Amino acid sequence: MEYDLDKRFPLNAKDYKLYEEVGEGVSAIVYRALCIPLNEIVAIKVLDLEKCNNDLDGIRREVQTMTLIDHPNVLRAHCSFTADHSLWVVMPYMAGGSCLHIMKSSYPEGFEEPVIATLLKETLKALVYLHAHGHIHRDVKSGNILIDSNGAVKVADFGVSACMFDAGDRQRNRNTFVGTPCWMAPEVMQQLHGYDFKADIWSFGITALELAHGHAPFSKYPPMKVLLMTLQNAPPGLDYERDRRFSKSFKEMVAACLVKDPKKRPTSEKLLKHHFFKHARSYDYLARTILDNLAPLGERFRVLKANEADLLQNKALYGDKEQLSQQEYIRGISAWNFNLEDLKSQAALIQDDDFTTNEEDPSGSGKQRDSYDGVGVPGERLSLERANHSSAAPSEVDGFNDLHDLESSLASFPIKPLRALKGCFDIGEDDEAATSSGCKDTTQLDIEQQFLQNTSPWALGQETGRNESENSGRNSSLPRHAICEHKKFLSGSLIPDNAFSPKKVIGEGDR
Ligand SMILES: Nc1ncnc2c1ncn2[C@@H]1O[C@H](COP(=O)(O)OP(=O)(O)OP(=O)(O)O)[C@@H](O)[C@H]1O
Repeated sequence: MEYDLDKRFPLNAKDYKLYEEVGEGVSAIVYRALCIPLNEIVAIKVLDLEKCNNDLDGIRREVQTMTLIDHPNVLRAHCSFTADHSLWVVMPYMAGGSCLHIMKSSYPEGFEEPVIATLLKETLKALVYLHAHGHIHRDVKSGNILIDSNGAVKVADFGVSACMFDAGDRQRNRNTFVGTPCWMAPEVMQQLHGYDFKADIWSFGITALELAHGHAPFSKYPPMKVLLMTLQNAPPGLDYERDRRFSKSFKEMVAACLVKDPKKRPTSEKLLKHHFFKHARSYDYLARTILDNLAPLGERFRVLKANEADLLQNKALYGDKEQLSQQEYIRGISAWNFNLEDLKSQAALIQDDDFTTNEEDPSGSGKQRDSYDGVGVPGERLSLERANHSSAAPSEVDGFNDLHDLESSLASFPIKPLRALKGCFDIGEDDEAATSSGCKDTTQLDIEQQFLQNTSPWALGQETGRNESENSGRNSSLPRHAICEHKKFLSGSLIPDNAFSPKKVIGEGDR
């Protein structure tokens, strides 16, 4: 048994001594700490309940999931309790930190294949367990794969996990838009038929690419572009010159996960039998290879934070909004940019070269894969799925699916995701109806676009430092609670705090 059930972790903050910060999430800070009575080093995630916008259901479920699960590859909480205005979740300390942090500090170009196979196999074992117990993780990414000092791998962060056996409200939440865009499966974005545990398999495939390259595909782009590219382009893969170092079995495993049709993706159990995982090694191999010579976690985290601050400063100086996306990527989280004008101006800034040299954008390189053919040698794929597009042939000039024609791209963008996005901002069906009735002459798309423009971080003037009055006209059409929600998103999360109980979050007072 991995956990000593007799060991009782105290439920009082006084019994813990907080040391340095080792991680930061949307509404939580993670500390290395000492459990004084047990003389044991632990990690404590301190969630600011005030920042959580009353999403106590979601938090309660995360903690519940974290304490009930029992698998060596899933991070289990020792205990949790409230202290002042925060919730403390006491967990085993994972001294290696997340794979994302390890890559950012020591392997910016990604890991070697045996390391990747080992990390992915352990992660997949966790997914097999979670899926067998009815859980969809919904946020599989290298930032949520943690390693302890012995090289043991555990999947963390159940903040957005969902239970497939839930009915009613929570079942409806599986039709909600959660996750982090680069890792998000197309069906989660599309919101047409809901989604199931196969969404985790897509994110797992993206995580494989992330571990291979040091970053997820499209990570340099703002979330809205990521969304469009994921929906319109062929799935990313290990198809390029730089990927020659990887084995055929690795490429096939990734291709099997990154099939747009979820039905054609393997289950986690079946995937675990893929011959790629035969290359996996033991824990101590990870400890010897990637953990050796690493600075202590707190120190690495401090350096990453300093880099992040530099990026932000550059962004302020040069107004480069793509850097925001980069900065969010460093933190392992993401935010949204829905401003069409802004996206267009970004598109205009991108040189044609960006596309011809961007290996992650199959349409730009002219190298394309058939998104529906499932497993196979990627080089054999010929056609690019341009699902929402005209029949115009792709050209190098038009970059990733005609960014200069982004508006028309958005016009053909399925309406449902936009509705789902409204859900993220607490606009329920009632509110939607109210909005529509107030603009009877406006087309649905106009409403969507108006909404998107109004909710842009830059439209809100938050990031640019524009004064409030400059934006007040534009903001006035936006419900106040939506503005508040959006501001919170700027702190970095796509995942709405109300992801699990969308309507509850709006208190009567707020209305
Ligand atoms: N048990 C742990 N030991 C060591 N580091 C940890 C531990 N738990 C979390 N961390 C670090 O803290 C970071 C943030 O934690 P976590 O992901 O749980 O917060 P979050 O608010 O749910 O984040 P997000 O939703 O943005 O991914 C992790 O990416 C990881 O680097």
